[in-house]
Amino acid sequence: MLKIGLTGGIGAGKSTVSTILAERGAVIVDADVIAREVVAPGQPLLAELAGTFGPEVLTPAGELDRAALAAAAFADEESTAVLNALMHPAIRTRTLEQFARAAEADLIVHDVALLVENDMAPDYHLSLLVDVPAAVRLDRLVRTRGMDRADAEARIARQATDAARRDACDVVIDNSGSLEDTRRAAGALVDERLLPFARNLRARRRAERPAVALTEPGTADWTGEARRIIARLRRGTGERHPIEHIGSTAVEDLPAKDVIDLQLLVPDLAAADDLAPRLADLGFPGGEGFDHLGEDGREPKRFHANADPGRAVNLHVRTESSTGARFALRFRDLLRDDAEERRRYGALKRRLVDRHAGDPTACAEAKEPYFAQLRRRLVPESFDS
Ligand SMILES: CC(C)(COP(=O)(O)OP(=O)(O)OC[C@H]1O[C@@H](n2cnc3c(N)ncnc32)[C@H](O)[C@@H]1O)[C@@H](O)C(=O)NCCC(=O)NCCS
Ligand SMILES: Nc1ncnc2c1ncn2[C@@H]1O[C@H](COP(=O)(O)OP(=O)(O)OP(=O)(O)O)[C@@H](O)[C@H]1O
Repeated sequence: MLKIGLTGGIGAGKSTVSTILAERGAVIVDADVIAREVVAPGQPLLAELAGTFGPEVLTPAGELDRAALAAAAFADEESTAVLNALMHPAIRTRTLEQFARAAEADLIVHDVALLVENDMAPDYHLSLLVDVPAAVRLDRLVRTRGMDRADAEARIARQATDAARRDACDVVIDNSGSLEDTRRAAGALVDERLLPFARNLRARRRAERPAVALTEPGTADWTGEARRIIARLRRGTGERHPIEHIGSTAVEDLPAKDVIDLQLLVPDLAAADDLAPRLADLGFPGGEGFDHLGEDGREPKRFHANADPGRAVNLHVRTESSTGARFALRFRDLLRDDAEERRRYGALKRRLVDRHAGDPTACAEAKEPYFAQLRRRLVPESFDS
């Protein structure tokens, strides 16, 4: 089951996008709907809300007066925190039940306004942001939905900023233009990325990779993408393993294949093998791999690559004591610190990609002499004996 987190500030168009995803077969778990269910008449939470915020948050019939609760709860930060502390545990329990019930679905979308506020983005295979600047959202809420301006402003002030949401989410759907544009973008996202990703995940299969080509530096936010993917992998593996961004995409000002390389460290290969099914569940099916250690041998590691056709990631699972692990970090740091080495390596990459376009194996082999001399320089201890 591919788990997607969908978020956006109030009035961004989450419902609009989740409807498009549902039309293409996604199961939707809607946090706002769950938030209504847990305060239905007879639920213990209703009495707790009245006890905390006063009897005026109930109607004469004993139901929740939503406008009265909103006025009390969004008045200041402390009140919103009190509301959240009361409601979020009940919402969480019911959400887990709904996820469990949908276990057989290929694609499940969790529509949740407070995904960034509650640091939930790393819980999903992918997080989607419906992005509209706060000023436009406010205007839409007041004009098309007839919402009270002060209420809308108060909720916006209690939520994350637009910049914080962009920083936390993997994919941005811009809904500041026409609904037609948003429908097209969301439809293409499902057809070209989410559904193939879900199929790959189920089959524990890697996504196909495009032919070798170099991306010039500054055209992609590799640092931000790596940070989000590392957070997801760390959380998904119990925060137990160091994970670092390595390779050319971890170095500013260097052309690179548009593949993010990550290194996850384990105490030994048995631990790597124990971790493999979990990594596959997270969208990183695995296999065998070796690091070339020069003339005198090769060092085993485990190699995982991801199932998402929209973002290529290699995950090198290496043992903490391995030469390969040390080399990866020292090589990255050398390139970060030494502009001359960076220039030399960039020029070599450009030459080899031109010469071996379409043949990644030949390209990697042609780089070997360069790497052989670097290994002697960067991990000399592994050659002493
Ligand atoms: C205060 C309540 C009764 C007001 O009800 P109302 O019908 O006016 O709003 P509704 O529930 O449809 O929410 C609309 C939007 O308000 C915003 N919002 C709701 N709760 C919060 C909150 N605690 N903090 C910030 N924004 C919120 C979200 O953008 C949400 O999509 C209701 O919002 C509520 O119970 N909120 C607490 C539960 C919650 O945190 N829900 C957010 C998703 S987990
Ligand atoms: N591209 C658009 N152009 C104009 N209006 C839009 C657009 N997308 C959504 N709207 C309108 O903006 C309002 C908010 O949209 P929607 O209800 O989908 O947002 P939401 O994020 O689900 O809201 P909430 O945060 O309240 O749950 C609605 O009135 C909707 O019709």
